[in-house]
Amino acid sequence: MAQRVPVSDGGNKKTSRVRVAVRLRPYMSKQDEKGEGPCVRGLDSQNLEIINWRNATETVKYHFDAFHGEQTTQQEVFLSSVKPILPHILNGQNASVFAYGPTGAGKTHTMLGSAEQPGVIPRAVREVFKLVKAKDEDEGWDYSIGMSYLEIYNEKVLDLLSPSSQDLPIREDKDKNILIPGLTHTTISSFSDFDKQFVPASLNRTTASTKLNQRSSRSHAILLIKVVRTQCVLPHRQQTGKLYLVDLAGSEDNRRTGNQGIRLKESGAINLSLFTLSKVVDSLNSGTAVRVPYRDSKLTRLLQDSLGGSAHSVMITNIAPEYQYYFDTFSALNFAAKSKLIVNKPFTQETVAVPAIQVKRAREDHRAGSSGSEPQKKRQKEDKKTDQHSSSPSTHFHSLSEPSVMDRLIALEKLMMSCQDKDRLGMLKDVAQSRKEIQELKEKQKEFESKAMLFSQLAGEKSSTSPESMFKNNTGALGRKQSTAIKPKKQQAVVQPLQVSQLQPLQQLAIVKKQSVCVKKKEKKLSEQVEPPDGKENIMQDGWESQLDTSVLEQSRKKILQVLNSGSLKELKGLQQIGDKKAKLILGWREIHGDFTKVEDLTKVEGMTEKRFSSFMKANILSAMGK
Ligand SMILES: Nc1ncnc2c1ncn2[C@@H]1O[C@H](COP(=O)(O)OP(=O)(O)OP(=O)(O)O)[C@@H](O)[C@H]1O
Repeated sequence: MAQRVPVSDGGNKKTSRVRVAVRLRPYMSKQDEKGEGPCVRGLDSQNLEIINWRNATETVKYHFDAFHGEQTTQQEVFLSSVKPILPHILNGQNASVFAYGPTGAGKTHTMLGSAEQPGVIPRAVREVFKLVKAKDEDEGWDYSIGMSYLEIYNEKVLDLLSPSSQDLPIREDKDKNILIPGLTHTTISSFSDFDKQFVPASLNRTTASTKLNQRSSRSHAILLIKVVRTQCVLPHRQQTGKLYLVDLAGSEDNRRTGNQGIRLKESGAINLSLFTLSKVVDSLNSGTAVRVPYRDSKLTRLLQDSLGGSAHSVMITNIAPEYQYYFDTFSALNFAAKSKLIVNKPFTQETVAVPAIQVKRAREDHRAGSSGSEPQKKRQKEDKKTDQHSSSPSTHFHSLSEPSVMDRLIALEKLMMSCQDKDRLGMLKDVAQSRKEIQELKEKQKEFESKAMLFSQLAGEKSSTSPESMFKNNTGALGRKQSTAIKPKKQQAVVQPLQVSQLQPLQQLAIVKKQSVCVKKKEKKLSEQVEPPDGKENIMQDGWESQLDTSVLEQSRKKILQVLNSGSLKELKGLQQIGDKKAKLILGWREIHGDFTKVEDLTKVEGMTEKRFSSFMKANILSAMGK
């Protein structure tokens, strides 16, 4: 078996970085029915900026290894991002080039192109032939070039050169080379030979129409070009260099694509593998991960020996400029730039001294269109606020009466965005600390609220201390809206409404226990009455659900369902009895199957037995009650 040659880098691990380029496709008016104009634009050959959704008076500036603007030609993309890595293939090293990005942002255009504007794939193959031809025979090596072409569809590896074949296995040999037994590998002697094989095979690729792209790629298409060089003289050493050229399926938001049924399932598999790819790239580029999670998807497993390690890897992130792509673009950029320099430049007065690169941008640029997309509406709202109060970017947090904590948090986040990797860890710790402080304050507030509610129930109208005033005094600390729970309709379990539309930790549901428990305590002193209830054990016994008001149960179940369906990894881990592994399994399930329709669907997740499920429900509902 031919050997792969490790890259000699003098002990410097930099070779494992994935080079990141971003390509912005031209603005298309047909993709912008509202005529809102672009929301992202290039600044120079390495930088671009996008309107910041969190505060529309700001833009976020991203820095990449390369930025290809709307006018960049196919040849320029090839010359700057791909051509430089190709000579390594002839020296027995591996490489990969992959196009990442939302559906309809130009991945296929970049990788495949058209007859008039050929993309990376035809150009790279031509170049490999050219390089081999240019090799001096006196060097004493013979070269042979071969190709394989496959797609990963719904986590199945399918041979595009032999479309009737079934799902193929991925194996690793003792030298850590990734192999696919059974995959067709054809020797090619010229570019036209390649073309003859490649063009019909491309038609076998799975594509379908979605709302966002008439001909959307539903699979990851992977072209493998293998160059084997053999020494002409004894001992006839052989070296193999592999080049993977990958046109990834689009990352997509099913709410926008309108995907259902089979499309939804495909999309789950696509998003899951792209999520794993993002983790792999992030691990490689941040250099902090102990374990790069290659094995978590077929795509990354297959690319393992050509992505990171000693391989030369380039990711071209394709983005689209129209507002309808805003969130896809924002998340694609964040994926691509996680370990890059990000600079945040506000238009209004700054509250913290941030070492920011100046980005002058006329405000009028951002005001095009009137109704429009979410970021724009937000922008208008924020602009209004800014006009009135000349506010800082933290305006939307001003309702909190602990501004020092919030300001610190915001300042840290800003600093994080403008600092280098090595500082990020420390910053993250500080942010976590600030978040903890906020959480503690929230818990204190919750405690006060529960006490106030009990107080209100027990002291009734005669009480000289109005519960409302207690709420006002104490809720001010975290800017919570005044709770309606102070006047429960029934003297039964009551769930306080949530203060914001976003996900709330379940722990913030304050529940007043049933009247039967309260009544027993009526004769006790007021101070005792607001202590944790003695009847705790009653509720903890089996049949605990029957002791709670059905509307409370229903609301708690709804909150749990909400976290299951839209919670981040961290939010899922915030649930009782959900650790890292379970949270990931839930995320994975969600990616593949879509939303949980009811909480009981959780039993479909691996390892979640009926027994575990009921214990999970009990723990979460009771913990939300503070039991
Ligand atoms: N740089 C570009 N210049 C001109 N046209 C482009 C460019 N990038 C993309 N397009 C056009 O935009 C449309 C969508 O591009 P493309 O099909 O390549 O997107 P995609 O990211 O591969 O989508 P999917 O993931 O759904 O397959 C196509 O009509 C394509 O020709």
